[in-house]
Amino acid sequence: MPQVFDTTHPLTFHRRLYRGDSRLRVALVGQHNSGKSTIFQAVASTHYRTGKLSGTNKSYAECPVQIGADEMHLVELPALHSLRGLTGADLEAMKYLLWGDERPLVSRHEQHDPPAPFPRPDILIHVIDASVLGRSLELTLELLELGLPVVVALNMMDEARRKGVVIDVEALSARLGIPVIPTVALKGHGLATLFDQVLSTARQAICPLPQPIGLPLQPWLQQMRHILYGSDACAEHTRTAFNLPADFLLMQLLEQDPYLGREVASHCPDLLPAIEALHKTAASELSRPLATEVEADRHQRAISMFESVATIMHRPATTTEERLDMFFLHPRWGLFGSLAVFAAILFLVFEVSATLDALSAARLATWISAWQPETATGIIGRAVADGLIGLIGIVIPYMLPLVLMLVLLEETGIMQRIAFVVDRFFHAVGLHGKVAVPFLLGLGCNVPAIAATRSLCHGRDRVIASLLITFVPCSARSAVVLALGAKYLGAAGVFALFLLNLLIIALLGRLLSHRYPELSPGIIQEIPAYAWPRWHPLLAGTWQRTSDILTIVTPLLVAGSIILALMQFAGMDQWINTLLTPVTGWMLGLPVAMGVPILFGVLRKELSLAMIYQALGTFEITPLLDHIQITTFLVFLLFYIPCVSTFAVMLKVIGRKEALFSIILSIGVALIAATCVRMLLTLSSPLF
Ligand SMILES: Nc1nc2c(ncn2[C@@H]2O[C@H](COP(=O)(O)OP(=O)(O)OP(=O)(O)O)[C@@H](O)[C@H]2O)c(=O)[nH]1
Ligand SMILES: [Mg+2]
Repeated sequence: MPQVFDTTHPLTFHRRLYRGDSRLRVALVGQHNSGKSTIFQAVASTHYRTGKLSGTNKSYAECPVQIGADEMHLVELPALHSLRGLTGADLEAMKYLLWGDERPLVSRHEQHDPPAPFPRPDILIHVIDASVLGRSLELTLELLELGLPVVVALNMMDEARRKGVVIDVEALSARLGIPVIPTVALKGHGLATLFDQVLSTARQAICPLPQPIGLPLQPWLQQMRHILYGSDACAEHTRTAFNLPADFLLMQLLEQDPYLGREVASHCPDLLPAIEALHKTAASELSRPLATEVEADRHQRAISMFESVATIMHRPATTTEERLDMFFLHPRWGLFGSLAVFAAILFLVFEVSATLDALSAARLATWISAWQPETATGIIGRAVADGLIGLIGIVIPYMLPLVLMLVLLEETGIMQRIAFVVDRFFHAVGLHGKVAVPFLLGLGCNVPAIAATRSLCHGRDRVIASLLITFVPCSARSAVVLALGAKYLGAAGVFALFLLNLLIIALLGRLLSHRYPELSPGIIQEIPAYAWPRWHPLLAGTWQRTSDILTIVTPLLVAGSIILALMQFAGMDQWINTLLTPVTGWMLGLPVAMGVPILFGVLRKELSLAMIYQALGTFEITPLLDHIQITTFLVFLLFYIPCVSTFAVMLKVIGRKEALFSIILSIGVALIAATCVRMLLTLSSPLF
């Protein structure tokens, strides 16, 4: 019996979702060189916005970030060392933390706009350099006065470990009364946990209490509280004028913060004499001015907290994980790890896949070539067989080994590390580092490469990645370029063709970023621990992804094969060639007979080569085509329409509209590139 859903009751989520206008606003704060930018860059999208804090030359960066079903608006503020005695840009950063884009009464007289054009954060991430923890905790104590939830990112744990500083993270969290998450931002460690913690802290809506000031100073704090909030009228006025958490304002006035002191003088002049009298009495009773005493007290509290949670030990032995990370995640040497994996993929594509192809699809193709049917049924049978052999040619040599490689890299945790390391380079072409490995897989076959983007990114990023992957020369295209290019154009010619391909991909990346200008949310890249691959998940993952794609590719490949065979059977070659003359003859300057091979390339690009020989009736094409024509043809072949199988997988991964756009884009790029190359070569040929 079919299941009946009750549509009268909407589904309810048991937890609050942060999305759209109610996305969580998070600010990264911390001292200079603590790792704020590294964390921001690691989770930011390919395009993030920057701006200057109003009236200053210090920049902030902002970006939406996607975390599962939730979204956050992440802001990275310029470095802040303390919240006391600030001026200029530092003061503006503090005003943003206090009021966001609003102006309380005391700040309305200011000339320029509010510091940043978006509201106050809902929660703060205090980024701390764990290797100098004692120094950083003072700022944490100040941030706790802001009346906002705070999560500490205890960053640079690797540095701390290197220096032999061992931190009891749980004890620190208990002492501060807020969550503390250890991270190594440079390697992406702990970032996923950090942002999960930010979400759950925000959901719990628990704001930490400020840590109590030292006992000897408490009477002075009480007196200041009495002055500002002693009577109801006075308290109301202070609250509306300053719109600040009481503890923050009291501590600022105890430390004689010049900005808030000035505002008190102009907005609450009647309070001024009492405040000044308090400082005068304190100065006579304490050994140092009250402001100095309060500052020393905070310093003392931070140091004693540090001493209670940290111990200095001898540097522990390097673990295997650390050694591997030196290879895969080191800021400088990490690239070698990625390059080694890229080399392994190239080997797989050009050695293993080529051998498997020769043993499977190529043998079947030779075997079936003896079958030359004359009847329509026979032709259809042969076309179905051709389509299926084409399918075997994709699955056995390319899909299975490449997808297996991809799943293997994911299972071992290497893929995530490569994505992290190459992320910045890929941002240059408007892509996430996550698609680096699929891009390389594209050298084998575009089908598994595009399919792989499905699990790695979504929305705009997936569309751009898929569109660009169709321009990565798959092994079928490379085979034609290598066969014809190497024979007639030489190594330099082949190299130039591949270089042109690379340039066009980079250029298209930039152009496509403009076509999809929406700010895609950043993604938090989880860096899992290294793991040995296990057979069952490895094989099951490979099969699941391969079979999933086969269901879409098979019908299109077979149908395409039948249609093209019937067209040939009906003697439409002549028509097709005539129809394509504007492209083949006029634009590309090729013999009209090449129309059919070009069209058949849609099925499988490597078929083009055999068909050219067939169409021109010779294996020696130089008498019929000159070097300019060969180059023009190869450029066109490199870029024009992705094959039917690629189109099929695009339909599934990015939808009909974008898949059709991909066809228009590739034909456009192929025509423009081939025509330009032809014109350039024709113009320069008299020079040679
Ligand atoms: N060893 C190590 N280095 C890190 C880590 N995180 C960041 N770094 C490095 O520390 C340096 C400073 O990092 P940034 O992210 O620029 O620090 P910041 O807080 O943005 O600094 P300012 O912009 O000056 O405030 C950079 O060289 C980073 O590569 C980490 O977890 N471990
Ligand atoms: Mg920075």
